[in-house]
Amino acid sequence: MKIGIYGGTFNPPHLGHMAAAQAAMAVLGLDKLFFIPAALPPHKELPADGAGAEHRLAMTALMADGLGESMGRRGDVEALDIELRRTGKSYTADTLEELRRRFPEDEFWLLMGTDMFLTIQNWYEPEEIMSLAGIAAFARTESDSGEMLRKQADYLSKTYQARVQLVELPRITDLSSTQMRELLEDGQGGDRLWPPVYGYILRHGLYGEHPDLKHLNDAELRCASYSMIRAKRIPHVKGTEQTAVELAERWGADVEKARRAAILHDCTKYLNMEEQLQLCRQYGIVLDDLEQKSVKLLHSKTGAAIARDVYGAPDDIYWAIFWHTTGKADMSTLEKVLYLADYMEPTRDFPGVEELRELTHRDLDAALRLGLEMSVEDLKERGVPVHHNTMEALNWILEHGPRDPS
Ligand SMILES: Nc1ncnc2c1ncn2[C@@H]1O[C@H](COP(=O)(O)OP(=O)(O)OP(=O)(O)O)[C@@H](O)[C@H]1O
Ligand SMILES: O=C(O)c1ccc[n+]([C@@H]2O[C@H](COP(=O)([O-])O)[C@@H](O)[C@H]2O)c1
Repeated sequence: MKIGIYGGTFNPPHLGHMAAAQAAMAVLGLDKLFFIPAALPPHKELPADGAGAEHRLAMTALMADGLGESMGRRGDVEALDIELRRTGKSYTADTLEELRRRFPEDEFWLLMGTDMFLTIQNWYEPEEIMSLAGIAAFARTESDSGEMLRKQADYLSKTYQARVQLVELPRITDLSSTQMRELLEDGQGGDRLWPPVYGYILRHGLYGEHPDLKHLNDAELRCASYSMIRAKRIPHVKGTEQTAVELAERWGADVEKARRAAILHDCTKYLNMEEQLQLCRQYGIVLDDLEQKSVKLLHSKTGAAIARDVYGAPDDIYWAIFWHTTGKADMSTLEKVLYLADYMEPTRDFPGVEELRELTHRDLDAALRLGLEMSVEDLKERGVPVHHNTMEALNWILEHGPRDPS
């Protein structure tokens, strides 16, 4: 296996890191790529206005997840915490030795930009580094000449018998973490970060960003929400937003509320059972027997609580999110809109979804009835217990809604 190792302070990780990593992964034909945030960079002071190591690791993990997903390489790109678990300076030689023990048979490539490439001979134990890994270098700015890089490649090959590969980037992203911190301090630069990384910065008030989370604009709210979930779920959340807006326009619900409910509806989806139960205790959410055993039924309730408590969602958004998984008897239009948007947004693909989509434009209650019937049937087929709120939603619509969904 060919493994790329991309170390950095990642304070914060930005689109320059992401673009270079993507190109290197393709050019070198890497099977895996590890981003490794340094705990204590050996060669530079950590800035006083920077983020702590755990935050840098969390942001790097969001970037890694996003890069793997956007390249169609889910699981092949990871952030490793090995330097955070060591004390003292984060020497690359030590990291490579540890990785060699973990991956005795594999081929390592150390990825770096011009600044690091031109100084690697001054690092701790350069012979060891270059015996353990090939060096893949890329330009950081347009002024980094190919001639300069080639000269250094020759020098390293002659002096250390290094294997060096110069990676031509399709487009140079002239950006540094230092510039990013300055931009963020001025309330700018969010567009030069992978959106979940920017959302993480907003949520944690890093780099002088202290937004009022209860009054984020739609773009900021998206970033904050995406920073709480895995990248693979983002297309679903985007699809739900788009569909919820269309349905709200069609059926006269508040469009902006439908949008914000959709953006936040799955924000706690990736919390585990213990974390879900902790939030339920914190927010006084009472669970029935089925809910206490079924983690899938909890994210709608905890998501609603976070939407209200952290992001200032009003009651109608709270309830739309609260009921989006099970439904309930006598739902409001906004609740129906989110329930159906989540069920049949464009990335959903199951038998009957086209019929359901078509029906949502003709008759919202008929679509709700069909959606509930399909959902109950699917749960029964898979042997999953159906929550009583779903049965009550279906019975209510059978009693009060259209007789025939066709
Ligand atoms: N825009 C970029 N394009 C290509 N490579 C980059 C870019 N920015 C950083 N790198 C490379 O990424 C690695 C890690 O860099 P680091 O996390 O320190 O970010 P940085 O932007 O260089 O930060 P700083 O502003 O503190 O120097 C280094 O090898 C660096 O050369
Ligand atoms: O090991 C060394 O002596 C050494 C000296 C300078 C830089 N490095 C590594 O190079 C990577 C890029 O550094 P930085 O601080 O520019 O992000 C990071 O993983 C550092 O630990 C390593």
